[in-house]
Amino acid sequence: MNVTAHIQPVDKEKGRRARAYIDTLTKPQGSLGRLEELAVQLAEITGEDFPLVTPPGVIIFAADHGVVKEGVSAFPQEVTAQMVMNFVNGGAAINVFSRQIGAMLEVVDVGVAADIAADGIVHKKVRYGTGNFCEIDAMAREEAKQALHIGYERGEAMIHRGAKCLILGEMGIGNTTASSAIVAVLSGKDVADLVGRGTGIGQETIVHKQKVIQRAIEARKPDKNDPIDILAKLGGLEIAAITGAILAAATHRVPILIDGFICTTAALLAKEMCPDAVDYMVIGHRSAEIGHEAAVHLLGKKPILDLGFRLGEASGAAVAFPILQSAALMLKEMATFDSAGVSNRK
Ligand SMILES: Cc1cc2ncn([C@H]3O[C@H](COP(=O)(O)O)[C@@H](O)[C@H]3O)c2cc1C
Ligand SMILES: O=C(O)c1cccnc1
Repeated sequence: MNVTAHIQPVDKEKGRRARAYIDTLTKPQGSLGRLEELAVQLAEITGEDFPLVTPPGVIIFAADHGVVKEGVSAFPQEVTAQMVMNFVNGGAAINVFSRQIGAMLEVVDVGVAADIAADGIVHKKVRYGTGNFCEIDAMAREEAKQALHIGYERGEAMIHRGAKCLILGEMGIGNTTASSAIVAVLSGKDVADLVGRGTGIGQETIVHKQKVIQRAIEARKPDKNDPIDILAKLGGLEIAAITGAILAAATHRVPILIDGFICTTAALLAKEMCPDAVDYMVIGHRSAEIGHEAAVHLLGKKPILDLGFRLGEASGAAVAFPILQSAALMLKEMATFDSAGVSNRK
C-alpha cells in the first residue's frame, strides 16, 4: 500500500465560496477573526458547504525509545507502559479532555518495551521499543514502514467509526529526544535551538541531551530527503504511526488536529511524504517545548492555543477542539443578513 497515493489537494473553490458566505452572516466582515479562517479551511478540507467536526476521534500511539539509556528523560522507561494502563483506566489528561469533547478514544501499542496484558488496547507492537540510535539504527526500514501502515490503518478505522476530525497523540518516554533529532535533520538548525526540557530535565541534562542528539545524527547520517530513512534511523514507532494516521485523514478529507512537539514532528514527516497533506492540518496548541517553534515554522502554520502545555498525549489538540467546533457551527448555524432581516450597510 502506498500511503500517500490518494491524497488530493484541498478544494480551494469550496473555500472561496465559504469565504463569500461567511461575509453574508450577521456580523461585521472579518469580526470572528481566526474562526473565519478555520471555517474556510474546514470547507476546503471536507468539500462540504457546512462541514462537521463532531464526533472527534482521538488516537494515542505508544512506544518506547532505546535512547533513554543515555539518560535523556526525567522519567524511567516503565512510565510508558504505566501510562498506557492509565489511559485504559481513564485517568490521564487525555482521558479527561476526550470525555469533555465527546471523543472516541483509542490507545495503540505500536512498540512499548513491555507486554501490556489489558483489554481496551489495540495491540500492534512492531518491536519492544527502538534501538538506542547513538549505537544502532532505531529500527529497520521495514519496521518504520510497518509502523506507518499501522498508523494509517488505525486512522482509517477511526474514520470508518465515524470520526469527523482526527486528534492524534503519543506516549513514549524519550520521544522529545527523537523528535528533536528529526527536526534537526529536517530544519538544518542547530540542535541547541531544538532541545528542551521534555518531562522536566535540568539545564545540565539538556546540554547532555543536545550532545547525544548531535552524536546520533553524525553516526546515523540520515538522508534528509528520505523520510523513511529519517524514521528508521532516528524515529519513534509512535512518531511513524502518527505520520501514517495523518496521511489516512488527508486521504479521507478529514481535518487533523495536531498536538505539540512530537505530533508536529510526525506532521513534518507527512509533509515530506506528501506536501498536499499540510492543508488538512490544524495545529491545536503551541508547545512550551522549545523545538516546537521551528517545527511549526517549517509547517507554515499558526497554533490555535498557547496555554503553556508541554505534555503531549494530544492534550493540547483536544483542548483546542471546541474552537474548531465553534468555527464549524458558526458556518452552519449563524443567520445571514437577509434571513434575519438585519441591515447590512449604512
Ligand atoms: C507521567 C507522564 C505522563 C506523560 N504523558 C505524556 N508525556 C510526555 O512525556 C514524554 C516525553 O518526554 P521525554 O522525552 O522527556 O521523556 C512522552 O511520553 C510524552 O508523551 C508524559 C510524561 C510523563 C512522565
Ligand atoms: O509538546 C509535546 O508534544 C511534548 C512536550 C514535552 C513532553 N512531551 C510532549
